Amino acid sequence: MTVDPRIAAITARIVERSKPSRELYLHRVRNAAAKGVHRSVLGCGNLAHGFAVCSPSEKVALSGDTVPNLGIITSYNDMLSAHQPFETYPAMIREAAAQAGGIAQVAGGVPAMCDGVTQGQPGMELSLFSRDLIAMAAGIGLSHNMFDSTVYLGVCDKIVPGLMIAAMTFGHLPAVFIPAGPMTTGLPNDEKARVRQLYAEGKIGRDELLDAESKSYHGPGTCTFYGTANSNQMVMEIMGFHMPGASFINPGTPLRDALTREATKRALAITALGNEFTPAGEMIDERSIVNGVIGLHATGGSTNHTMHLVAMARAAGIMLTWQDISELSDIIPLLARVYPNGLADVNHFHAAGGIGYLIGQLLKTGMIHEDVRTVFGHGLQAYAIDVKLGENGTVARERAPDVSHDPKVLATIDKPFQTTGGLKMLTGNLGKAVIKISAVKPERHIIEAPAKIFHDQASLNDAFKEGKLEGNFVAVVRFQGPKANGMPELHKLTTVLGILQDRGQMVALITDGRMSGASGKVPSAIHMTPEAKDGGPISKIREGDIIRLDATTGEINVLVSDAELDAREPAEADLSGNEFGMGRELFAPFRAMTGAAEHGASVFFH
Ligand SMILES: O=C(O)[C@H](O)[C@@H](O)[C@H](O)[C@H](O)COP(=O)(O)O
Ligand code: SF4
Repeated sequence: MTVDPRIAAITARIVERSKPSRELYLHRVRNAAAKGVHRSVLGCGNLAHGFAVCSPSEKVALSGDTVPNLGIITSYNDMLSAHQPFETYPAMIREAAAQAGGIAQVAGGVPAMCDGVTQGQPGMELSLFSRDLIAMAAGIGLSHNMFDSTVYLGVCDKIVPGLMIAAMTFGHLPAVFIPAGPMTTGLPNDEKARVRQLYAEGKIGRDELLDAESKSYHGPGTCTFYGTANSNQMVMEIMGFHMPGASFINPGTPLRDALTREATKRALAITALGNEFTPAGEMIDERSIVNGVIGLHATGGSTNHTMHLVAMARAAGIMLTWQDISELSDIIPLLARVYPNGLADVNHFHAAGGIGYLIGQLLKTGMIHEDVRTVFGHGLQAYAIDVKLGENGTVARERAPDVSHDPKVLATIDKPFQTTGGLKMLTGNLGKAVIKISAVKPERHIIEAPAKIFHDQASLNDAFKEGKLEGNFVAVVRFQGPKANGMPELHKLTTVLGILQDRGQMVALITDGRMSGASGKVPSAIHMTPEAKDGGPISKIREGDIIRLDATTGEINVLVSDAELDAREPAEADLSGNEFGMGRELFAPFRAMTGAAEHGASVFFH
């Protein structure tokens, strides 16, 4: 089935726009790849340092140019439940590499922040910038130039995007991403949210809240809501960087380990030393990136990917815009209902057929590019599968079912949950923003109400406690952009705004900050660009101005005349409190150098 002509047209537009940067990028990648086995350019001293701790046989192998060496970039730490399982992966990978006649070395580690631990805390102001720092840290590991291929161990929010930027920067090497899988299902996410609202209303105490939270987040693996971390897994699989079916297999299971071993062997099979050389920077192209966006819309994925995918694409010389993302949203149907866009979690999503079923449905009607390269070979059809444990600890795959095992979680392409995807761009006299409508009830897609201004999320929560948030209103939480304070997620607002919405108030949020991928039911125009710190129109909104947010037409406006708006002085905020404490002083260069949200809020791209 050829791809839908509307998708083909958007892809062609991206190809055209990217020509200069993509050609330059590919020239660099091909130049670097042409150098062959990279450690052969190292001097004896360099090499001796590089394999000092290896076994005698490994040293002999690495002294030559015929045995492939696999560089492991790991983001293991005990802070992220999703990354804790990686502690044991290097040993497993080394063993699998040896079985495949190769060698594996940990090239380096990268930092990983848990956005759940830092949510609502000062540390969250480092979170977005940690993505670019992760790319830099991975680059330090790979700059040893000892490697013929790479595997990346990462799952969560900023880690996979940062690792992907590194993989594209080292695009002359093959790159296989190895996930660790989701936590098993605990307290349902909607029950967790209900308990939070009871606590916020003073109806239960901290002990009961902590008990509920601990039953929700209870063990190793990724949190089970469909936030940025699980959106990352879907995006990397649909772009062909995972082994087919690898995303949502629970940690500590025989199948999980079989997939890790298989990924290791595959990474060693696609080096320049073999006959399936698959350098990452050439493996993906504009079709792969468009497929990542399509997956985001079809599943109601995280709003953070309106920045991460833009930055990831740029690292490969591909220029993706919010307009592209928004127009694809108008074409791609919503096929999944996973929290916050439904009650199911990713374990239920996987059990219903998962990514393999989703890809099969999209391929059936040309709603995704099939003709792409992946770490597994050519063509996305190979990913329309169901994965199981095979004989002797191998991986077995069979064609994905043509019917969902749970129609309440995964719909068919001809009867989707919504005919359009989850992420829209909003434009108007306030600038550009994005909104995720897949979790917002249709009767709340248009909100026109007076503005209530806040310069941080704590003051909104205080206003709630003081009973000042009555009636219909649009909360404007500004000075939360990348230059102001690192563009934190304002997910703590979800509980309070959710309570007011449940009481029947028409409420919405506008911010130059971010929301969590787990945020959802309150209409929120986020990533507003230009940000308040840059004097953007959001800084000119005054208390009581009428704001109109219309997600059906894609418009966001403050209802004052252009002359009035132009004449207004931008508000200012005291950001001195955001410059120190919890490491924020170390990120002043990032705040000074970052690009705008619509370009990925990155220090690398403007
Ligand atoms: O973008 C995301 O998906 C979030 O950053 C997510 O990774 C974060 O951990 C949530 O904030 C946790 O959800 P709670 O804060 O509701 O536990
Ligand atoms: S999904 Fe979020 S809260 Fe859960 S481990 Fe990852 S970063 Fe932490």
